[in-house]
Amino acid sequence: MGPHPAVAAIRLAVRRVLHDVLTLAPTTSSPQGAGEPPLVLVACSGGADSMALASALAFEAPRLGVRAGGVTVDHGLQPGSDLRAAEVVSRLTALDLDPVEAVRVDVGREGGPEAAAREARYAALDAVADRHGAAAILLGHTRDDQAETVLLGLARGSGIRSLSGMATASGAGGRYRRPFLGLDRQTARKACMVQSLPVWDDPHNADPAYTRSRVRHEALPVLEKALGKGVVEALARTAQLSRDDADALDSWAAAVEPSVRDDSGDLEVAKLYALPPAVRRRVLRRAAIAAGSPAGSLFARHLEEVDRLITGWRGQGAINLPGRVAVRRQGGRLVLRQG
Ligand SMILES: Nc1ncnc2c1ncn2[C@@H]1O[C@H](COP(=O)(O)OP(=O)(O)OP(=O)(O)O)[C@@H](O)[C@H]1O
Repeated sequence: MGPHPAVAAIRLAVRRVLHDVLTLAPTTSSPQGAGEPPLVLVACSGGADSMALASALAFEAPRLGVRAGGVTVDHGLQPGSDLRAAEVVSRLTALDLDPVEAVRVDVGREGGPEAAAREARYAALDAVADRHGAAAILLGHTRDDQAETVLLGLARGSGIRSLSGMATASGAGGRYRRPFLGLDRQTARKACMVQSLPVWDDPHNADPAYTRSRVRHEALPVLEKALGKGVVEALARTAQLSRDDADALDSWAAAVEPSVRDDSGDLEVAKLYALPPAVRRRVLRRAAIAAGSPAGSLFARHLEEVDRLITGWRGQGAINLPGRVAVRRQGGRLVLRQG
C-alpha cells in the first residue's frame, strides 16, 4: 500500500523542488562542503505546515542524493520560546535531518511586530544558509497563506505587484523555496496527523492583534461563506496571474526607460506622457530608485503624485520622495535629484 494521499502530495511537492535544486546546483560550490551533494534546509517553526515540510524533505532528500538539514528561529517573544526551539530541534533531529540548529534573534520594532519578526527571521535564515553553504531553504507557506497575502495586498490598494503574493522562489539567487504554495493547509495538517508528527500551534496565528490572523480567522471565512469554498483557490490563482502581468509590465518599463531619458539623464515629459499609465508609473519608480529612493519606502501614492507632474501639470513645486529625492518639472523635463 502506498502512502496516505496527503503524505504522497507533500512528498511530490518537495520532490519537484529538489529536482529543480539539483538541476541548478548538482554539487555544492561554496567552500563549505565543496563538491559534496547540495544541502537543502527546512525552515521550521514547529507548526504543522513546516513539520510536514520537514518530514517530506527527510523522506525525499536521501532518495535523490541531497543532504537535508533544518533550522528553527527563536524570536524570543514569549517566555519559554528557547525550550520550544530546543524541542523543535529534537523533532527535526528525530527525522534524521543533519545539520539541525536553533538560532536566537533579537526582534526590533520597525514596521510593526509582524514585519520586525519577519525581518529578523530572514536575516537569521540567510546567515545559517551562508554558514552551511546551503543551496536552498524551504518554507512551509501554503495556498491558504497565499490567499491571505493576496487579500492583504488588495486591501493595501497598491497594484498588481502586491496582489502577486509570494513567489515559489525568492531571495538571493532564488534560495527560498515554497514547495507547498499549491497545497492547501488541510493537506499539510493531515500529513502530520497520519504520520503522528507532533506539531506546535503558534498562539500568534490565532491572536486577533495580528492582521494576518484576523484575515485567516475572520475575513476569509466570511468570504468563503458569501462566495463559496473556491475563493481560496481563486485568490491563489489571482496571485499567479498578477505575478505574470506585473513581471511583463516591469520588463516593458525596463526596456523603455533609457529611451525616455535625455542626454543628461533627465526624463522627457512628452515621452512619459505617451506611455500607458501602468508603464509610466513603473518608469517613474525605476527613476526614483536610481536617484536614491529606497524601494521599500516608495509607495503608490508617491508615484501618483509624481505622475501628476506629467498628467496634471499646474505649476506644482518639487515632490519630495523617501531618501531625500526631490522631483521637479523643469520645462519639458522631470529632474530627480538627491540632496
Ligand atoms: N520560528 C521559525 N523558525 C523557522 N522557520 C519559520 C519560523 N516561523 C516561520 N517559519 C517559516 O516560515 C513559514 C511561514 O510561517 P508562518 O508563521 O507565516 O506560517 P504558518 O502557516 O504558521 O506555518 P507553520 O504551520 O509551519 O508554522 C513556515 O512554514 C516556516 O517555513
